[in-house]
Amino acid sequence: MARIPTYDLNDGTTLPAIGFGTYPLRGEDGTAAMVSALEAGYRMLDTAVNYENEAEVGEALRRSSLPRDEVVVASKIPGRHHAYDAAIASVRGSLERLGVERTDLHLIHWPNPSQGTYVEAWRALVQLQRDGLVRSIGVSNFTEEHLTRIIDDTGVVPAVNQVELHPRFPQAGMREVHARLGVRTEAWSPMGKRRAPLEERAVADAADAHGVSPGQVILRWHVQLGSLPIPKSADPQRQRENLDVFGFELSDEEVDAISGLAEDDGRLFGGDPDTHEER
Ligand SMILES: NC(=O)C1=CN([C@@H]2O[C@H](COP(=O)(O)OP(=O)(O)OC[C@H]3O[C@@H](n4cnc5c(N)ncnc54)[C@H](OP(=O)(O)O)[C@@H]3O)[C@@H](O)[C@H]2O)C=CC1
Ligand SMILES: O=C(O)C(=O)[C@@H](O)[C@H](O)C(=O)CO
Repeated sequence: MARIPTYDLNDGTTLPAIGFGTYPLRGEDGTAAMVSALEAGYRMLDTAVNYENEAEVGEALRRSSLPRDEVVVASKIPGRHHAYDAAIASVRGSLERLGVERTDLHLIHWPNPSQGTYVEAWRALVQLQRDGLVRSIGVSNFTEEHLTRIIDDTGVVPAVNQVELHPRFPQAGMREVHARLGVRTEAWSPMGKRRAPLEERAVADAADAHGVSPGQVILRWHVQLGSLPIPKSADPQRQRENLDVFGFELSDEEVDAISGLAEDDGRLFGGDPDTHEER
């Protein structure tokens, strides 16, 4: 099985260059899909309180028989748990459902700026990291303004910001912000989900040129942008295919052509972090 390269984080730890998205995998079929992903070689599972599948993630981990320290378990605090004590309780609840003593990455799922409490959730994550209940801490769907606010408040820079990022929404601006601050860019809906541009010329031509699938081209594009994608697939064959992106390289022109698929408002469901409210 090919080893997945790793990214260094600003807290001295590492993450695999590709992770596995677990939404909306649930129940016995969901657990089976996660076990199959671990068997395929994924070493990072992305879940969240709101996915209601943390128990399945924990079960898949145990069924895989992999050593605990070989798999990155990542979860997220929902909007309704932003207050300091609620955020601490949220992480403890995740640990219980996952059946682990520590998560390896814990994120604030959305900033919900109208609530005005994401700074409290960040203070809680900083404390939980000090207490050893979470390894790395980060955020999701934060803008530059939200990042600046939590960094100014605590002096702690998130290790990761998980943002919407795919060829129709390449996030050049946020990638620059992350590079400047030392935050790793993680990409949700990395294929573009139901709007995956699998048949667009830029993707299809590169797939033909390199003898790979369109999905592999999109994930390789992420790798070359320095983005950490977390594709979801319930299909064992596509799970394996999505990991097999380290044996070819796109040219600069191919990368630019795929970035050129950007649309003015390429977001999949209009999830603008300044206005989206996630419970
Ligand atoms: N932080 C946040 O706010 C958010 C985080 N997320 C996270 O990101 C993860 C991934 O995002 P998601 O929205 O699922 O979108 P993806 O871009 O990962 O797309 C998933 C879809 O693409 C299909 N697919 C996967 N691989 C291929 C391939 N090689 N060729 C063709 N089709 C393929 C899957 O079908 P099939 O299963 O049949 O293979 C599925 O329908 C989620 O699971 C979740 O963990 C998602 C949204 C928001
Ligand atoms: O899947 C996620 O992680 C999401 O954040 C989104 O699905 C979001 O929670 C949502 O509600 C989309 O309507």
